[in-house]
Amino acid sequence: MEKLLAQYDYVIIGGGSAGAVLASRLSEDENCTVLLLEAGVDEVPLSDVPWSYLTLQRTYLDWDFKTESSSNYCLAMHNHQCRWPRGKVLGGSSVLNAMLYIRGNKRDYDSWAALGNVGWDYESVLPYFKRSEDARVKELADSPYHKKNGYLTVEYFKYNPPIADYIVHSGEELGYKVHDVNGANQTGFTHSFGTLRDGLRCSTAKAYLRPASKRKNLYVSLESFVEKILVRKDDKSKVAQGVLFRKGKRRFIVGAKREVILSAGAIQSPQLLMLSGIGPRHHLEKMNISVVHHAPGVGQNLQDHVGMGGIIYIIDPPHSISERNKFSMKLSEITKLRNIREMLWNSSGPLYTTAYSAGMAFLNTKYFNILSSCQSGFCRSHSTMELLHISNIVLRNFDNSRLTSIVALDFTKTFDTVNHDLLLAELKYADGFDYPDIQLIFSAFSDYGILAANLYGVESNTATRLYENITKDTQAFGIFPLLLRPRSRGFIELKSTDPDEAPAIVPNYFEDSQSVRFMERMRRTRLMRKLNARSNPNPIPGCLQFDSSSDKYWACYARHFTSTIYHPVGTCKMGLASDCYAVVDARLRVHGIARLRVIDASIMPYLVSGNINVPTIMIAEKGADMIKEDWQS
Ligand SMILES: Cc1cc2nc3c(=O)[nH]c(=O)nc-3n(C[C@H](O)[C@H](O)[C@H](O)COP(=O)(O)OP(=O)(O)OC[C@H]3O[C@@H](n4cnc5c(N)ncnc54)[C@H](O)[C@@H]3O)c2cc1C
Repeated sequence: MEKLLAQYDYVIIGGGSAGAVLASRLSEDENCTVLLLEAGVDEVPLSDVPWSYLTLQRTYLDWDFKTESSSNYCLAMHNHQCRWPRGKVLGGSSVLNAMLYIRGNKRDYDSWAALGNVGWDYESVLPYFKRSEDARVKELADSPYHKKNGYLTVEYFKYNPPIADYIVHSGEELGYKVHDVNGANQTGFTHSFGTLRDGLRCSTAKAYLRPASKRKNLYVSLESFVEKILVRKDDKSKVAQGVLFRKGKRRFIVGAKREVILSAGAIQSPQLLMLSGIGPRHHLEKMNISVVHHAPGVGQNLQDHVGMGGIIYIIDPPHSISERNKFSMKLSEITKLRNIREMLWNSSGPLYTTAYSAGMAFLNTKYFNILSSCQSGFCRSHSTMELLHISNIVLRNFDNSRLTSIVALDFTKTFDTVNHDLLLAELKYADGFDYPDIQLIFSAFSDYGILAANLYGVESNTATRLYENITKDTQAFGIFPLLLRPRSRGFIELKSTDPDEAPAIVPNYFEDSQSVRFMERMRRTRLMRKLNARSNPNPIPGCLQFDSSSDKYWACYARHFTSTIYHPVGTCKMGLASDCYAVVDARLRVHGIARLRVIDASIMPYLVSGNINVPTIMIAEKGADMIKEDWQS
């Protein structure tokens, strides 16, 4: 951007997954001006390469946040803190992410609507998923759930070693469908597809901003860090006027004729609101920030997909495979010169894959026991109240037997408080089995301790002992189980009034062992037996007192090697004004402040059952439409 104007129609804060979509869609109207302020720099060519996923974190493209130290989770990590990377770059976290294309479950959106958020049920949001998409996967060509010619290209990962097929087909052997998990039903296995174009990353900067870059009414200012949203307050109203931002060593004020749109993500959107005096009164007063607007929900309701990291299964590749050393990948081999040449000369090879693209599964474990004991049709005839009663039985069982399980903790924590609607929605659909509670993400290589230490921040002693005798030549695959709808709630709070200082991130994680037991079932399939799949024999230090096949061991493991694929949401929750924790209304306008919207992952009232980049893009597509409608009328 060459010259800064005094004001623009729209000022968008943050050019990430949501902000890039908004800037592109709003500037389609050439009669209005749009300023996009992004704290980071432009994308770099390396971030296009899928395998670079493992190298982008902890660079200048990453905000590199950490959770607050805890005595309940992240216990194997340095200082008991888990790392939370976030993109500090045009395209935001869509430049750092693992590119997996998942929309979540239909019921997720229906449960948003059930809170009073008109227009957010599945039928209403599906057109926005489709609008964004350019599906280049052959099997999706005739699907009513997909579309071609949108901005965001969707493809299979161009490279996957043979183990990926074994993983997906062993799921089939267990009776699961291998199908489009973004289509009619979610439960089942799938080969992974991603936000990819010609095999390379398709971030929202690439998808939405590059095609709009010639527009004269779109202004993008990089390395522009917003420090405050300016709100005019008098006896009658509070109206957002513009923002204060820093570029280099200079500070600028810029006005918004129509609206300020906050899209700084689930950590920094609430941080910036609080720095601007919009947040819980007691917290702002404690921080000596003058209260512009008391909004108790800002920073609250933090949810994330928590999981267990570092789980690997060692295998013996079949003798029939000619290139046995390529059956599953060896981490140390992937960046070898021959693979770089393969990419540059032939546009193929292992650099076209990521750590997490060897297949995926969505499974319902939570209701499995009660429902599998139901005789045919019996459960289906239950009324909602009866199902609620069943859930109480589940609750009591979990309470008594496995208090360390996240399912139990989650249920007990919120059952009596806020989450009845979601629970009812879940129970209503539980007997259909298509409301999975666990996602398994598979990787086609062995971590022999390198990733644990370097990526997740596991203490090097622990990493060494956990992967003892597992070398870079060990053939293995990894499984990453995630809890899809955790009921634990955390929060974001300011630690300082200095905008450069990261806020406190307290996710309140717990964990579940169901999915690991599922993995044991999978290990016994014919296909996996062929590979002699066996779990890592080394127990994790810190849990040696437990038998490594017991629930107690896995609960302990989860508290130690707590892991996430970085899906924080909910910190500027969407809801009715009567819900004092709702920050924005169903048109994403901040309650109590005119001309200010929040549009990013933070508005999700409940976490969706799957990866959240594409749901965030959907939110921005819908948000852009609502803004256009509101200013037309
Ligand atoms: C490592 C990683 C892997 C992931 N893998 C997947 C995956 O495979 N599939 C999937 O669906 N999801 C994945 N996700 C999640 C998904 O990418 C994010 O949830 C999504 O990108 C969030 O979008 P957002 O617009 O809310 O925030 P972001 O995309 O993070 O955008 C926020 C933007 O605001 C900017 N910003 C922040 N503060 C300011 C300020 N004060 N002034 C100016 N600019 C500011 C930031 O620099 C950033 O560009 C992953 C996330 C990470 C971090």
